[in-house]
Amino acid sequence: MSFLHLTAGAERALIRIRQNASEESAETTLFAQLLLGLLEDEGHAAEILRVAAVGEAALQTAVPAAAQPLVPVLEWQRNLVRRADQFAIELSTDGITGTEHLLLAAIDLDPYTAELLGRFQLTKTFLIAELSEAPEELHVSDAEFVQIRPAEQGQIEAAALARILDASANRCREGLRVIEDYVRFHLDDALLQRELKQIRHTLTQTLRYMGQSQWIPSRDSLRDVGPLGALASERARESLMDVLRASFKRVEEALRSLEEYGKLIDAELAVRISECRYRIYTVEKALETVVHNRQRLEQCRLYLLVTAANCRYTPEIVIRNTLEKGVDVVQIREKDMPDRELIAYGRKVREWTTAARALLIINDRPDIAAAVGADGVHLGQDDMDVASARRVLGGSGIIGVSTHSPEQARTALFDGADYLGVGPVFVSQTKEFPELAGLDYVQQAAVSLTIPWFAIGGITPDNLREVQFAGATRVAVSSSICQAPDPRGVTAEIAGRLRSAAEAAAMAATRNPPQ
Ligand SMILES: Cc1ncc(COP(=O)(O)OP(=O)(O)O)c(N)n1
Ligand SMILES: Cc1nc(C(=O)O)sc1CCOP(=O)(O)O
Ligand SMILES: [Mg+2]
Repeated sequence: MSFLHLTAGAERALIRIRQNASEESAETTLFAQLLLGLLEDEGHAAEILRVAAVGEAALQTAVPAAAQPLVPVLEWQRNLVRRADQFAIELSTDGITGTEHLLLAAIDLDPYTAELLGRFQLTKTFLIAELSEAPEELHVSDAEFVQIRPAEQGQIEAAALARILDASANRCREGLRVIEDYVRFHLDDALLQRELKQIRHTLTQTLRYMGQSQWIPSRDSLRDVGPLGALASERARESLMDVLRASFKRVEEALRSLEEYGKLIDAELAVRISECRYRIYTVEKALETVVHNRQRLEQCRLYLLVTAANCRYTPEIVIRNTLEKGVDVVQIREKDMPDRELIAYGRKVREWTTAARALLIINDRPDIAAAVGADGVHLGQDDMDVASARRVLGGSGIIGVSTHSPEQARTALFDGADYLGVGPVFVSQTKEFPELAGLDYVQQAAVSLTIPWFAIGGITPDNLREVQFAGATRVAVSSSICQAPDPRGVTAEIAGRLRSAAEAAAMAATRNPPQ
């Protein structure tokens, strides 16, 4: 996410805090450090603080004398970014999260910050008003603004048309709102949120140009049989996904209606509606895949890459033993194995992973993944692209992509990757790299990505703590397990530490639930 929607200034502010803080800090100290960092930087927040005459001296007073309980820095930062993201999505037209949104989130989350900045008239209400940007106008001239002309169409037909359009516009708006709520509160996916917001804006503008304000007088809810005539199937919903699917159908039908009846008003505007409908289909498809694969990857923390030539024991011994001790994903990474041998081996690993309820991923080859019934494929920057792999693998296959920089992560996300490899973090015994992405890249991923990602490259029990402190909650490992004299022991140690950290984070999240 940060790669998609944090400005460089906002990213710098967050990374600076992580570099200076220990694993746990008093919350108010963190907010005070944030404000000082924002003031020092050249960003929008610094400008706001300077205009309001908030100086460094005033910010130093933000730390109260009373002792404060310590909070995990990583969790604190995630909450801050989530809140800032929401402000960016709601207030700005591009949805990019800047230092100004971090400032607003700090005021919203921390009473001390709110009180301190309130003394300078920097309140939440003031900043929201200050930062709200009007949505972009569609490029439609006033001359194109459409009027329903009763004289030409006949009074009765014009009123009926207005009622149909009005009802469809309302259905569409309501359905979109339900979908947006799911994406915001359940998926927490800023990319999809922004796409939905943009569709909503395009639609609002198009309907305005179609003469929406003239439809309302024709509204006659009592005569509209829709609400009373709703079928039982319309009323019963069994899961969030059920609600989501029904809302997509509702929006798509409403858009279809707007498009068809809209042709009676203006053919070009009807084309814009049909474009919105196609964008909704794309979001629907993306959401189905994201939800399905996210569920499958959600609980996966330890990912093992197995190359037979790099294993101290046979792959069977390594895989079966480590599956027992906490490996959640096995990747078969064989570069030179003949296809038939690879397929036979893949099918055996499929059986072992299925029995252990673990995922099986094939490196580089979507065709082999499909042939052995693997859960997915892993692709590097020089391998097949995500869209082509999805064609080979089918819609629900998991696709992972190796990334070595924020730019590559951004591209992989837009391409539709289900998870990312984030590395190389350290020097690897398995593969040589021209340069390391290092812990900096792990930190950037930690404050920004909401899809699952695995830190990778030279990770061992000895350096795991550093990787976790940089924000990784999932790791992918090869040599430190495959070459170990005791692969079971190393697996148990890494898996246990990842599990403990996840449990601690879950506890912290229940104490401080996202809003
Ligand atoms: C989980 C995971 N992350 C990264 C990689 C590396 O993929 P790639 O860059 O394509 O290199 P090879 O593994 O194919 O040599 C990976 N395999 N798994
Ligand atoms: C194959 C590979 N790709 C990486 C990346 O950063 O993309 S790191 C890596 C090697 C992972 O093995 P080990 O745990 O032995 O270092
Ligand atoms: Mg590869």
